[in-house]
Order: sequence, then structure tokens, then C-alpha cells
Amino acid sequence: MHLNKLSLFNYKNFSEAGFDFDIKINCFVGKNGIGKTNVLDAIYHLAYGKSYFNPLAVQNIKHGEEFFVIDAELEKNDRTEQIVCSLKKGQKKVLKRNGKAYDKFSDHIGFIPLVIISPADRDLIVEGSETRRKFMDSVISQLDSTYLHQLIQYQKVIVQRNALLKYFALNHTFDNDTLSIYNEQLNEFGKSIFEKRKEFLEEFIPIFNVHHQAITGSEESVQLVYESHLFEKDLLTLLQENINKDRALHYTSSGIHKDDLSFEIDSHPIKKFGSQGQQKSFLIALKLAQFEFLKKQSGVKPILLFDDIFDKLDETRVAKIVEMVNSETFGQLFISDTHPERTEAIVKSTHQTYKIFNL
Ligand SMILES: Nc1ncnc2c1ncn2[C@@H]1O[C@H](COP(=O)(O)OP(=O)(O)OP(=O)(O)O)[C@@H](O)[C@H]1O
Repeated sequence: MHLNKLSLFNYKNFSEAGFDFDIKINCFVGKNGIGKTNVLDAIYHLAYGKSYFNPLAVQNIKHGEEFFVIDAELEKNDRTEQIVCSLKKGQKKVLKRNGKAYDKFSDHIGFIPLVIISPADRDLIVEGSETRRKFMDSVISQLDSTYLHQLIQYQKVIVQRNALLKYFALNHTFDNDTLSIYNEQLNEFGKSIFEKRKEFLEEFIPIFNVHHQAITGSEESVQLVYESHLFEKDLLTLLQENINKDRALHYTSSGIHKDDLSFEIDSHPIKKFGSQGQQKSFLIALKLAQFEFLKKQSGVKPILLFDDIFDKLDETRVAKIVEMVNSETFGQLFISDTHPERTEAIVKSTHQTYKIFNL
């Protein structure tokens, strides 16, 4: 699977731009703020229907313009596919495959397996549990559309249950029947999501460990630990036990929407006890494990976006990446870098075909 062409209209700082890609390596080089990351983000948009960097969709439209269009030609399973993602101010985003708009974006998720490695991944360490849940969910959803559907349903019921809790508090009433229905629904979806997260991590963690070992070459002991209320009790019991607390908070305090994936070094949080270098290695191992996992499960080499990665890696780690490129581990690569000479030297050493785009 690879991208042949990409056209951008009014996407972030680009009025109009077009790219014909190499089947293997594509590098975007240029000075800070020129738009290298924006091109990678446009490619990310094609896979996930949203930006990796800016969650407010409308802010991805070029300042002063009314719409953006990202138009790409993709080669997958010997077929040429056209994917177009567009947004007009005041309207819903549209995602089309071969001219036909998706009713639900979730139907598209997984069609273009893609992994991004970016300095912004640091959010996974420094931000709250939501970012790590989203990471888990996005990996599982790329391969399991039922999981994504269950997650969407679960979130809807949480919103309804929270609204009901608020209504009880404001009106001093209590509708046990409706609450029971919501509890049953959350229990059903929650149980399945919990099981799938557990199953996923059983397979993912060993892959992560192998990559971490390979990158650092050390005996450093790091752990990914899944934390969930559901390890203690089933969700129905938890919801029933915590009803007084939930009524006071107007909020559902237990469930898989509170799960976390703890990042640890020597059994302590890496956020507090990992050096910057250790944190970077951890994140790269995590993303390479995501790549490996998606590849194994989907049978397709995912597109890999390396945002500014060479800036963050020492020579040994760059050599490791080059080795992976040469061993045909990766499929199509998109790289952004501020140093054209450094980029060219690195990609030349891979003995693969490449294109460099000077922005
Ligand atoms: N909606 C928008 N309209 C116009 N310009 C935008 C919009 N969103 C972002 N930009 C501009 O895009 C530029 C940033 O682009 P990008 O992050 O791709 O840079 P980069 O080349 O990767 O830079 P660096 O080397 O610093 O990482 C900034 O100048 C920013 O103002």
C-alpha cells in the first residue's frame, strides 16, 4: 500500500500544493514553520479523518479561507483508490472514497493503516489518562470496527447517564428504571471493551518490549501497565455501589472511560522518573510497536510518518531506523526534517528509492 499523489487546497498554510510520491521514501525539508508537519498531518487526515495536531477541525482551514480539501491517490491491493477529505466552514467534514461519501467516518478507519512518530507524542506521557486511552483505542479500532462501534455506543450512554444524574440533582427526583437501563448497557459495552483492551495488550506489550530493547540496547526495565476498575469488579456492581457518589458528582465515576495505560520505568511513572532520552526511547518503541502490531494484524505495511524524528535521535538510533528500512520492515515512509543535507545523507544510506521535497 502506498500513496501516489496528494493535493492540498487551503489546508493550514498551503493555498494550493501537489506532490507525486516515491513508492518508498519521501522527505519534506525546509525551515521552521514552512509547513513540513502540515503535509504529514494532511496524510494523517486521510487515514483517521482528523488532524493529529489540532483537534479543532475548522482551524485546519487556511486563515481567511472558507474550506479545505485534501485529495489523494492511493494504491492498495493492486487497486487505485481516491480518498478526499474536505471541510467547509459551518458544515460537517466530508470523507469520500472513490467519489462516494462515507455515512460514518468510523467505516473508513483501518482502510489506511498509518502510524505517526512525532515530538507531539510527548503528550502521551505528560497529559492525563485520556490521551493514553485514545492511543489504545485508535490502535484497536484500526483493526476492529466492532470495538469502535461499541466505544461510540458506550460514550453515548455515559453522556445520557451523566445528564440523568444531573437531572436527579436539579429536580430532586430519582428514576431507578432508566438508570438501570443505562447501567445494563454500560455493563454490556464496558465488559466487551475491557476484554478487548486486555487481549490487545497481551499481544502488544511483548512487541513493545522487543522494540524498546532493540532501540536502547540496554537492560533498562520499562513497563506498560493496564489499569482498570474492571479488574476488581464487574461494571454493573461498580455502578450500583457508586451511585451515591455519582449522584453527588453528577458524573459516572467508574467504568472503562477511566482506564489508564501506565508508562513506567523500574515500576515508577516514567513522567516523573524517566530522563528525557528515556522518555523519547519509550515513545519511539511504543510507536514502532504500533506499526508492528498493525502490520501483523492487517497484513499490510502501514504508512509511517516520521515528524522531525532525526532531530530527536542520536546516531545509534538513526542507524537502527536505517537498518529497519533496509530490512524491508517498513513500507512507504514520509519524513520531515529541517536539515536537507542530514536527511539526504540518511536516506542515501538506506539504498532505497527516495524523493526530497524542498518546501
Ligand atoms: N489554519 C492555518 N492557516 C494558515 N497557516 C496555518 C494554519 N495552521 C497552521 N498554520 C501555519 O503553519 C505553520 C506551521 O507549519 P508546520 O508545523 O508544518 O511547520 P514545520 O515546517 O513542520 O516547522 P518545524 O520545523 O518548526 O517543525 C505555521 O507558520 C502556522 O502559522
